[in-house]
Formats: sequence, structure tokens, C-alpha cells
Amino acid sequence: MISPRILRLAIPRHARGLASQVGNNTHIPGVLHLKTGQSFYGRSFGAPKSIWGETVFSTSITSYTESMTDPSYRGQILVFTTPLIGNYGVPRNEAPVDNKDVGVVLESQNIQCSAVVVADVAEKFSHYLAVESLASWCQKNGVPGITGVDTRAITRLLRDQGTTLGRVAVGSDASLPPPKPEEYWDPTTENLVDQASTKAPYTLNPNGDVKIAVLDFGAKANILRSLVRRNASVTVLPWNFDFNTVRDQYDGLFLTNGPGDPKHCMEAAMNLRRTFQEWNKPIFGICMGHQVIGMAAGLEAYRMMFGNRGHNQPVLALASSGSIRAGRVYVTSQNHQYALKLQDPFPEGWEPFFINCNDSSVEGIKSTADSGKKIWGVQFHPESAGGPLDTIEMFTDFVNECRAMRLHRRAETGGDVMGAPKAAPGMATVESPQPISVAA
Ligand SMILES: NC(=O)CC[C@H](N)C(=O)O
Repeated sequence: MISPRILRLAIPRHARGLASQVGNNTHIPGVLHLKTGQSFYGRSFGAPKSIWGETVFSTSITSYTESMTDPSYRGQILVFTTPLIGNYGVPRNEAPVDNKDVGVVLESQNIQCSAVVVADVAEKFSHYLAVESLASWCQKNGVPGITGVDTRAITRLLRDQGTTLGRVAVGSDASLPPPKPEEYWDPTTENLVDQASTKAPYTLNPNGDVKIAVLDFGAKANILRSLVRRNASVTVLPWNFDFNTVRDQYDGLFLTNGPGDPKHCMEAAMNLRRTFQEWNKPIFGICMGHQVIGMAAGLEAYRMMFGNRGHNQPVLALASSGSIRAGRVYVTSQNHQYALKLQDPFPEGWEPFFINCNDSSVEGIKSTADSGKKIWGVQFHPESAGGPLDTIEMFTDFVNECRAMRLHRRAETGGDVMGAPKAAPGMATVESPQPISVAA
């Protein structure tokens, strides 16, 4: 028989000693109440705290750390359909400080969802980058978790009745009677984008060879990383900043993902409508950014029944553009509750770009070839993190279009258009408040 000592030596050094951290409150009771009257009793892990939220499910098998730090999950109680969550722990959420990073390894600095619900939280974890357990990370972030509940039953309910308001009650709160329906807090009544967006403009990779402005609705770090990796200088603006006041300094505009109901972003859509009319450079939007582009184009956004959350959503391309080929199916990462209505006819100058193969919802729109514009929006996340990289080259397409625009302008003006963006009146640009660096 192999001795425990030999067995221990067989474990690589980086994995030793990592496998025993769990929260110290795994036997505190925890319950998930749904506004529709059902309750699921289990055990608490993470922060021993009760919260309200919107209960949603994700079918992702991996990357719980990326999902939980995605600002689009703000206000939501995230139920994982994958039974075992936490098995590879949590990495140190700091990126090396040099000139090309967004300062974090995950999607933002902190956990963004309100709570997590899992069938079976891993009490042991192992990964060469892991520094702590899911339970201890949740505890530090003040985020409660529930384990030991039937997440299949919760998911079937949410599929049938739609995304439902919920309450996570922990400790002595778990033995209280369920809340009355009118007591539930609905996060979508709040402008969550305003909470998630940067408050002041800042620039990443200022010496990049193409200048892109980003309207920040609650950006995932990998979106910024994906632009910086393609050597763009990225100036991140608050979601309601009127880009029209600074647009001449930029070669392209990007609109990010973000939490909550897109109708709270009408102000941004109205500013963007003017940009469409008066500016001909490339514009690209993802998820919330795509919904804002659609609203600016005259399409309507609606609330889906249970949304799409996971890394296995197939979308069919209806048109070719850049690296995308019409007729091809791409597997995508998604996290959304709202979508653009497929209307017939589409507004003039616009066409559907992608459609979801499961539920036929609109997955992308684009300006038509004869519109003279270069505007794309996609409901899914080409930057993945985590998820398939099938559509990652859409970032290359966008940055190259911006670059081509810049070179064209240079040829036209016969001069240098490479200078750093200048601040508009009243716009205090902060140069890289976060450390920046990017792995290749
Ligand atoms: N990931 C996102 O940008 C989500 C957009 C919007 N909050 C929705 O749920 O549809």
C-alpha cells in the first residue's frame, strides 16, 4: 500500500496545501425563497448575510469566477446548473502592472452578483493559480451562498415561470416565514448601469496606434483587454457621457455590456442616434451595448422569459462581415435577460446579423452595406471569458476597421492624426487610474 507521505509527495508542490480551505460557516442554515411561493432549504457558505435579488440560472460548466465578477450579474442571485462549483478555487485577482492590462485577472475587482446557489459547493479545491476557496472568497466579498439544494428543481421552475424575484435568508433569518410577495426588491427598477459604470473617463494603453472610445455600461475587463491586446488606446467614458462632444478625437466607438433593464440607458441611445447621423466611423456594441445600438436605430428591447446565460449558446450568422461567414453557426457565451425585437421590416439601413438557434431571438444587428456606415451589435460575448472563442476575431475586425479609418484620414489630411485624445471642455481625463498590462 502507498503511504500517505508518498502520496503527498506525488502531488505537485503548487497544489499542496491548497485543498483544505472552506468557509467556517458551512453548517449555518440558508434558504432561497422565490416570490412565486417556493422555498429551497440548504446550508449557507460565504457571507452569513441575507439579501434580495432576481433569481437567474446559468448553464456554464466552468468559469464561475468570471461569471461572478461580471458586472452584468449585479442584483442577481445566480443559480449554477452545474452541480459541483468551486472545485478549482479562486485565483489572485491581480494582473501584472505594466502598460497593457486592466488590472485584474477576472472580469472586475469584486464579486458582482448578489448571491450564488449551488447543488454542491466543493469543500476541496485544486488549481495551480488558486489562492482561496469559493467560500472564503464569498465571505471576504460579503456575498452569501447556499449549497445542498436541488438546483435542477430551481432551474425547471425558472424555465417554466421565468426569472423570479428571490430572497436568500441565512442563519436565524432562515427560520423566519417566507416574505410576502410585496416585500420582494426588484433590482431592475434601479439604474444599475449608473452604479456599475466608471464615474470619470480614463485611458488604457495611451500609446496604442488607434484611438477607441468606450461607453462603459459596466464593462467586463476582458472586453477592454481584447481591445488593448490589439494595440488600441482605449478611453473609457461614463455610460451617459455625450460622445458627440469628443468624437473627432477617436477612430471608433465601442459600447460595453451592463446590468439591468436597457430602458434605463435611453439617454445614451439618444446621444448615439446623433452619432449615427453625424459620424461615419466604426461602432461596435456587445450585449447591453448592442441593445443600446438597437434602441438608437429604432428597434425595441423586450424582457425575455428566462434569458440566456451560459457558454454554449449557438447562433447562426445571417450575413457575412469581416471574419464572420453567413450560414455558419458559432457557439457563444451569453448573459442577458433582454433582447431586441425582430421586427419586419427592419429600420432602414439596418439588417439582422445573427439569430439564436435555440429560441430565434435576435443575436446581432448591423448597418447594411449600402448605408455607408460600419456599425455592429451582438447580443453574445465574443470576448468569451469564460467560454468559446468562436467569434473573438470580431475584435480584430473592429480594431482593423478603426485603423483603416485612421490611415484613410491621415492620407486625406496629409498630417499626423496619432496624437493623444484631447479632453473636451468639462471632461477630466484620468490617465490609466488602474494598472494596465495584457498577456499576449
Ligand atoms: N451582459 C449584458 O450586457 C446584459 C444586458 C442586459 N442587462 C440584459 O440582461 O439583457
